[in-house]
Amino acid sequence: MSVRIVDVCEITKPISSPIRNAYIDFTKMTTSLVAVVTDAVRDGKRVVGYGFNSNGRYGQGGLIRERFAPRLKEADPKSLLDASGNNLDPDKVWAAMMSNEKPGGHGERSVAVGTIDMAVWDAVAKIAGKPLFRLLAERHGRESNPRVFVYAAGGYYYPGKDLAALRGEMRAYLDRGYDVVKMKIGGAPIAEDRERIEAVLKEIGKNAQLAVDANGRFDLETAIAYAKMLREYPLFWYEEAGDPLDFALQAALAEFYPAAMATGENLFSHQDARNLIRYGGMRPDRDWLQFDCALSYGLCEYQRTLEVLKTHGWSPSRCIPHGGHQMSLNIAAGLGLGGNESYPDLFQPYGGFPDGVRVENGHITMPDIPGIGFEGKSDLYAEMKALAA
Ligand SMILES: O=C([O-])CC(=O)C(=O)O
Ligand SMILES: [Mg+2]
Repeated sequence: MSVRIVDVCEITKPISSPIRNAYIDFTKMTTSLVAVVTDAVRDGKRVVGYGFNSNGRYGQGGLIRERFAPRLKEADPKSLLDASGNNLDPDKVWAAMMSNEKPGGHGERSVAVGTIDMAVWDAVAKIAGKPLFRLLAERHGRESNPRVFVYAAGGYYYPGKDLAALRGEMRAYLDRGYDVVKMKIGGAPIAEDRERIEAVLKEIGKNAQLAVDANGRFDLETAIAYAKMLREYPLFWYEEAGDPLDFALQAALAEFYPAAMATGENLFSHQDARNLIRYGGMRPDRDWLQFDCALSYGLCEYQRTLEVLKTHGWSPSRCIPHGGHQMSLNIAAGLGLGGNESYPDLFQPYGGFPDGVRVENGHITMPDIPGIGFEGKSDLYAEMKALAA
């Protein structure tokens, strides 16, 4: 029984809100929702894989419709199969999408390919009848660990939001079981950001930790000024101080900031990740890498990124991806990442966990749902089913 991709559907959906980080607001933010429809049947139903891109980059309908979906539909179906002939081979599907694409320039298409790749892996795990994290662990000859660290990302700038509202937001995350929270910096003068940080630290007390995220806003001087202010506090990490591609800035910052730093959410290929590791001065004993497969060519590429990290002496446990989606939860549980981001109040219904999954002591436990687990999240699955079922 061979498997064919019979359709690739895309719809661009709003994930807008009035929030703002140091670089952009989200008033016009969108995401591409994709369905990869196969002719495989499991439990009496046609297998459809689903995917979507993370917040921060916009929907990719144009690229998907013009280049990537047609390549999959035009490919010889047999050329996309694994050795058994009974399932798709995600790497062959990836190669078909990337035919006639020159190297480099990764920002232009990595989101479109990553979104379809998510749907392909969802279909592959469903055809195999397993949760993706278990399939991944098996393929890599390792034990999966369904218990995954998650932190609560928020703390955005928002019209009219005062310190009491910021504290209330963070308190609500702790009440929901998180013990690491994240807030934005760099969108206000440094003295005001210091007050915001002190207010949050007072609110969360000693049993929780705070990470801060500058979203690539700072030049070197400002990044250093912030480093000197931030190092007075016991922060979980100092994220994306400067431009994501300014590796010299990142490397220089280590002299001023001995504690943990994080970056990588805006690097979209294993080549870019390798440059960060080679030239960015990141420290494998304390820093964190945030590459997000949904923005960076998907899990096929993310596995190459993990290989790059390995050859440079980095453990997958130093990776905590950006994006807050279930795909990265599966990669974390299957391949031993350090955890995953989550946005308890934002970007719904795309982010978050299957219904009934609770955060306890900063961790969730993955349920056993075939595929990525989207069918377990009713509000999200309703949108997916409406696209293709
Ligand atoms: O505000 C954003 O663009 C999202 C972000 O950086 C994060 O979640 O780390
Ligand atoms: Mg960030």
